[in-house]
Amino acid sequence: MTWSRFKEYFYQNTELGLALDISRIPFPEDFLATKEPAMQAAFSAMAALESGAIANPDEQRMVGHYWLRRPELAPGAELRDAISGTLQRIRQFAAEVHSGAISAPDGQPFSHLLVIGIGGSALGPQLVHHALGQPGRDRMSVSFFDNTDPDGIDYALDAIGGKLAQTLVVVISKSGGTAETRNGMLEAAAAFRAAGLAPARHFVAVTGEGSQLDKVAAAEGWLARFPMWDWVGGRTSELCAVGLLPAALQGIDIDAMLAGAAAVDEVTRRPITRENPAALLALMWHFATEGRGAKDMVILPYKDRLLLFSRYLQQLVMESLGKELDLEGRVVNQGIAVYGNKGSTDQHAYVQQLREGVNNFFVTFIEVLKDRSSSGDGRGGRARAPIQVEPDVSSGDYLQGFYLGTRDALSEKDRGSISLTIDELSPRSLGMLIALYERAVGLYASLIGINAYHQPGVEAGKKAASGVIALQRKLLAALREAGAPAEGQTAEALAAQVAGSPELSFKVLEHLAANGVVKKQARTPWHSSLYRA
Ligand SMILES: O=P(O)(O)OC[C@H]1O[C@H](O)[C@H](O)[C@@H](O)[C@@H]1O
Repeated sequence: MTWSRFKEYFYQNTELGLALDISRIPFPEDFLATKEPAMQAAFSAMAALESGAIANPDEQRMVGHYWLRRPELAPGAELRDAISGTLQRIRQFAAEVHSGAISAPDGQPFSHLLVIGIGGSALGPQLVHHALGQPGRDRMSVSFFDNTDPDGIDYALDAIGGKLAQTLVVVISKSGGTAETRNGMLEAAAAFRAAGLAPARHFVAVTGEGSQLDKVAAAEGWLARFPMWDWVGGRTSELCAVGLLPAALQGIDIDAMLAGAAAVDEVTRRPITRENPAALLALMWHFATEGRGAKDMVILPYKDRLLLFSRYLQQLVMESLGKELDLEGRVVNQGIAVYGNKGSTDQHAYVQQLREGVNNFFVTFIEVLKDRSSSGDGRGGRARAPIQVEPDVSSGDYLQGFYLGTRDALSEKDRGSISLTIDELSPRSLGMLIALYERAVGLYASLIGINAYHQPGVEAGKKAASGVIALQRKLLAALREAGAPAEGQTAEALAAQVAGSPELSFKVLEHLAANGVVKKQARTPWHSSLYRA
């Protein structure tokens, strides 16, 4: 890549502390001009969305995550008050927990936070916790249940150990009906009861008004309930109560996060493509993937604390863009696959394939200029003096060296990359990154003509799962029937009895047997094995 191309396409905004280099995506000189009409249409669609149009036509919903950081832009006083009022309640609640005004039933301050949620109700809080936390210095330590895996739940509970009595639990679910989160809540409540503690005096809900979770929380008299609005999608919910409440409790400066997002919104709202980093990102995705997901997006932050960013973006990008139909109802099977971890760690793992293997990706490097946190960055960190690992060279210099080296090594083999640079990792810059990608995804969705704000495909797996649970109940009933043969029955015979799928019945019975719920007499061949109650 040439210096002149770099100079032509490098975007730097010193006020924001953000830079974007698109020069290593090999688009032709006329690409931006060719795409300008489509980009202008995308800006208009985004402006309509921001002013309250029904931007999610399938669900007849407004899409309002941009209002969360500038409530005055929300359509109507009611929404504006709801946003500002909730933000105020979050600050107040966190302050009262920190001061001890809201305390554990034993009078001790709450010192630990357990967050229960999944998908958009967990990934943002997990990202922020890891990116901005200061172990040992945070106002509260934090752990998560983000699945219905009993072993995972036990792992987290064991880590909490004796701190359970001082643990505050935040249960997050927009719909309030997500099975994994409901199960996590029940498992946590059981653990509290087993320790002689009343769950309601530890639990807080973040959920849609009137949801199942909301009703439980109200009926049981939980400590507090915070709203999650239908115009905020799960994957864009980090900057409402979903993300802000856990962050504030942890002691993170949520106002700086909001200010960072608002600052990027302001810059990326402007319909001048060359000066708009979200538009440039969206256009690069379009070129690199031919507007149809032909290549994968590999996210490589050279910063340990941004490890979870690729997982966060995986949901944001793939759930938003992975769609069967376009806005006209044509089958398009759109999407961009996202994966990544962190550099330079990945150089010792899969970068081998990136340089020499199948060329089916483009990389986004994320560079953080400042090596170590310091007291001025809003994280309250303690800066350690850099040491020299070689004369005039620090560990951080090596980190940058590896980033620049890998980037060159990829360019030499015609593997394209984008570089995103932030000055430092702070609440403000993390808010900026979140806002930048939210808008890039929205603009890209317009370029390819899809609805980025629904997720119809997710329901299929949920429905099928409840079918499996129903089948399990029928199988157990059949096994427990008075006339059931004492020696047991094969999976196939049981399936026929309950009119279920033999394959699913076999899988369910194997799981029940492994957990001691049913007894299994193994036989050869495997499908003649017998199961009994
Ligand atoms: O917040 P919840 O309603 O519990 O939803 C949690 C997650 O599950 C769903 O399946 C959606 O696909 C996600 O977008 C959502 O973030």
